[in-house]
Amino acid sequence: MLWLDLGNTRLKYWLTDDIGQIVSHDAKQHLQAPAELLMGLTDRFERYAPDFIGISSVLGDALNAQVSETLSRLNIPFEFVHVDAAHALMKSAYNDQQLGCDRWLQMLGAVDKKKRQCVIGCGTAVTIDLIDHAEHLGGYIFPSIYLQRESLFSGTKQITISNGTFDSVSQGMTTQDAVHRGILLSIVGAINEISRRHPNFEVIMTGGDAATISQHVNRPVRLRDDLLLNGLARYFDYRNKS
Ligand SMILES: Nc1ncnc2c1ncn2[C@@H]1O[C@H](COP(=O)(O)OP(=O)(O)O)[C@@H](O)[C@H]1O
Ligand SMILES: CC(C)(COP(=O)(O)O)[C@@H](O)C(=O)NCCC(=O)O
Ligand SMILES: [K+]
Repeated sequence: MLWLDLGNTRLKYWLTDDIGQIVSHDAKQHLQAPAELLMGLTDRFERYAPDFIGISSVLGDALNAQVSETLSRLNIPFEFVHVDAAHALMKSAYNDQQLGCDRWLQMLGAVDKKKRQCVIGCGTAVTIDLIDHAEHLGGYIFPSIYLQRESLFSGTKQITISNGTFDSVSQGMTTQDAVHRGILLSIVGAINEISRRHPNFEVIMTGGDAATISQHVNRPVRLRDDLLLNGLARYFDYRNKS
């Protein structure tokens, strides 16, 4: 199988064998041209001859149509995931016309009906979702640390910071530190507050910035980089059974 995750910044793919083991995996920035990036990967994909392609995309109809066109050349059946708020594994009261497919799949990949869970996706946007015994209670969306820095850069005259590392949440004494620490604290502080309000929820983090952010969270965090893949596998597995 070939699994694709088209996020706002990166395209992730996983090739798996018949017992579900990952045989090849990568994550690449697509610079809003995912179809062109896929074109360059087709040789690699064909070598593994997957019999199906399952896709999560939050890139919208126009880019999805371009992706479809590229994939149709492979002559391998493919399908985009559609959010199902009444799924057997997890119910959700969130507006299902709006809920991002990657957010939903990350939750589907994590959900455990015996647990209370807080699933945090740290991608281009940071999403924080609460799940109570397989019932999605809703969540929050924040701009990532990078998007926050870009918005300060473009919305102010005197903040000209466009690089530097996010490594502390203590107060800063320079613009550079104040910007990075303030931004990191806005996300870490929100996570700490949400987990304070929901003390018996297991905190699970995934996505490109999960390691950077989790270090400063004052609760045990489970880092999982397989959530979306697991959600895709569960989604198509269930759909084939019904
Ligand atoms: N300027 C930037 N804007 C957004 N993300 C950036 C930027 N620079 C680097 N990144 C990295 O891009 C990665 C995006 O993570 P990922 O989980 O793949 O997100 P998405 O699913 O939204 O594409 C993060 O690791 C982040 O650190
Ligand atoms: C919240 C997101 C932007 C996160 O995307 P990502 O950071 O993974 O690229 C995406 O899931 C999305 O576009 N969601 C639609 C809005 C919603 O979930 O309500
Ligand atoms: K993502």
